[in-house]
Amino acid sequence: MKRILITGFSGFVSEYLLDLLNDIADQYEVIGLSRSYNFESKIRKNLHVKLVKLDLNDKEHLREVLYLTRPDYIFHLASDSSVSYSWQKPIESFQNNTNIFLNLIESVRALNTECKILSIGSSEQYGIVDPESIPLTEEATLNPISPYAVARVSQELLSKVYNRGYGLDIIMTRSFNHIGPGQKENFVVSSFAKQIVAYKAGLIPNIKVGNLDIVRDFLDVRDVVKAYMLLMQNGIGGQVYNICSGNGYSLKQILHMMMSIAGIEVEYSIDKELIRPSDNPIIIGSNKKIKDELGWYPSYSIDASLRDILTYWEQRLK
Ligand SMILES: Nc1nc2c(ncn2[C@@H]2O[C@H](COP(=O)(O)OP(=O)(O)O[C@H]3O[C@H](CO)[C@@H](O)[C@H](O)[C@@H]3O)[C@@H](O)[C@H]2O)c(=O)[nH]1
Repeated sequence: MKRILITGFSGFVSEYLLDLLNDIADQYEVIGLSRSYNFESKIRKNLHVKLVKLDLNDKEHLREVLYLTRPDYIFHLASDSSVSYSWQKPIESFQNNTNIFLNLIESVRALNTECKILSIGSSEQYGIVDPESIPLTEEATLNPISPYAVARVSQELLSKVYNRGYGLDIIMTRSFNHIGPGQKENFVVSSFAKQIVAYKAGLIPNIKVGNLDIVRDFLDVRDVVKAYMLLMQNGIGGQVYNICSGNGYSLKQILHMMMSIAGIEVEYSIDKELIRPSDNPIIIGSNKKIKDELGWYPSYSIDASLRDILTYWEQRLK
């Protein structure tokens, strides 16, 4: 029986990781860490889950929990994941991305705990890219352009330092935009879906959007967690893996696909508040490395994901 510790336990991704673990529950025991007490939805039928309320900024508490639980695997999902928030609160973004990660790996090092750590990074690390380098492989130059992205690059560099310097078994991801039912509405696809459903129900007169020319590589969260599990089981420490679909869509295309699924034409207007000080016009990844090395492949089409997200909001707004 392996012990799995999950940080960011009350978040969106953890929900789906737990579903996946629940299907293979006899092999795992889970320790979930979260700042909040939003734990009710985290109970799974087959899975033995222990919950700990903890702020990863609290080094002493973190070290104590690691000492007591001695996990085999750590899925480090905790993050202040909003790029837009990082422009408003850059210090907090660093604190709750880079610093909490450093607290974690420093505790693992100090306790000499034998464990495998999955360090989640972001496609934002690539920043403004040369169009010729698309689809982006893991070798592409990193040119981060938001405080959040710099915090994630720092996290990755620290992972490499602790891997090389202290032999910590850390696998790194650069995860591209996730989508799926239950994602917070401050992310673009969830925001569009919620508004389309509300518009259709006559609750709002039009929908607000940001820059629709932006192109992103969206991947369903259910495919994301499948990749995370494979990486934990078979990934190589010190290596970085893109987690992406390999397909790019402009936000205008996404909006139109959603309108077509919902069977409605929606009036939309640009909200200046949703435009960022700077933004990467296009990010599309190559998933060749994880496919070739681990046999991962995405199962959800963009259409299937968008349908499920619209259905989720239809049920929520009933
Ligand atoms: N949120 C939002 N974004 C919009 C909108 N219209 C256009 N956008 C653009 O849509 C893109 C995606 O924005 P988000 O969904 O807010 O996500 P993100 O900033 O890319 O960050 C997410 O993905 C990263 C991976 O690329 C993650 O690392 C990060 O934590 C987060 O999950 C951005 O370029 C943003 O400017 C809108 O109405 N709302």
